[in-house]
Amino acid sequence: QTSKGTAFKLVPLGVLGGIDESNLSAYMLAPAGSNNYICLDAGTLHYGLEKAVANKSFNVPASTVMRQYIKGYFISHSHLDHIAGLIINSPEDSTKNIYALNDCIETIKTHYFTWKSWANFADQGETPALKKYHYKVLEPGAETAIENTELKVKAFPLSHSNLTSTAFLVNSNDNYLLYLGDTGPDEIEKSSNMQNLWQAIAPLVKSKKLKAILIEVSFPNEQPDKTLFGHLTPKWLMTEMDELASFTGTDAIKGLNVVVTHLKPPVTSIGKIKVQLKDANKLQLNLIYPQQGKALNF
Ligand SMILES: Nc1ncnc2c1ncn2[C@@H]1O[C@@H]2COP(=O)(O)O[C@H]2[C@H]1O
Repeated sequence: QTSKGTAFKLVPLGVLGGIDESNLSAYMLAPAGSNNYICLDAGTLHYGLEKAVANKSFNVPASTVMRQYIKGYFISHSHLDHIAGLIINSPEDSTKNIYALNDCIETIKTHYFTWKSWANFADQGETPALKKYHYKVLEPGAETAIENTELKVKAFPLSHSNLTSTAFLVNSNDNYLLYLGDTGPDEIEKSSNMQNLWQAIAPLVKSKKLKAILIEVSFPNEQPDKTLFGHLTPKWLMTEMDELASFTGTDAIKGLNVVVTHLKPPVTSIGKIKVQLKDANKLQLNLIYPQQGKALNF
């Protein structure tokens, strides 16, 4: 893809769910032509940054990308596969904000940046607080301007089994990208969070201002509903996309960029997910499988 006429540059630092700790959810996002990135989840940082530099997604060293290009972290929920990279890399990082819904900030404060789990690099919680990171609690539905970037972000709650997870709607000069953290389908989660999200973004799909959706598909269809643990399968993703289409009409959703995240190993499962999604793609979504370190332009 070229960067011409595009609104966003997305650099995946980690793309999978599950057990491979070198490749867990983390996506750098900036307006096209800018080096002012946010990082959506931070499961894997170091290894992903090294790969991104090797792939020429950046032309400065990995440590410079982390310290100078990443202006803030957006953590969808507190599971380790979405935040371990931030914690592990914190001794080498620069001062910046951590943005999340209140529940998630509280867990980071009381479980991770504590003096028994690690060092408290944040500005609240156990003393002494080293004050490298500033917690910024997001209010659901309120658009927040992100310091040191040209971006604004609105958070929406998602239901992920026992946890509240988060979708981040990123606004760059009236172009939008939607990132979803882990989520189960409304029907299984007994929730209306997905429906509310689809309703909120439908006008942006219709007006073609929404450039891409990043959404998880963790398991193939063979995974029983009772062991989804708050995740989607190809079948359930398409159920949710049908729900979105009920608000936009099927014409507007055709060709929408859908970046499929959080596929869980083993590779046989990942292969099945891809085949099942292709077979179920009646809406003609543009399904994209991100690769660690390889930039995507939207
Ligand atoms: N009730 C459960 N029984 C077994 N494993 C679980 C249960 N709930 C969560 N998990 C696992 O814990 C993991 C946490 O991250 P994930 O949600 O990606 O995937 C989850 C499952 O692999």
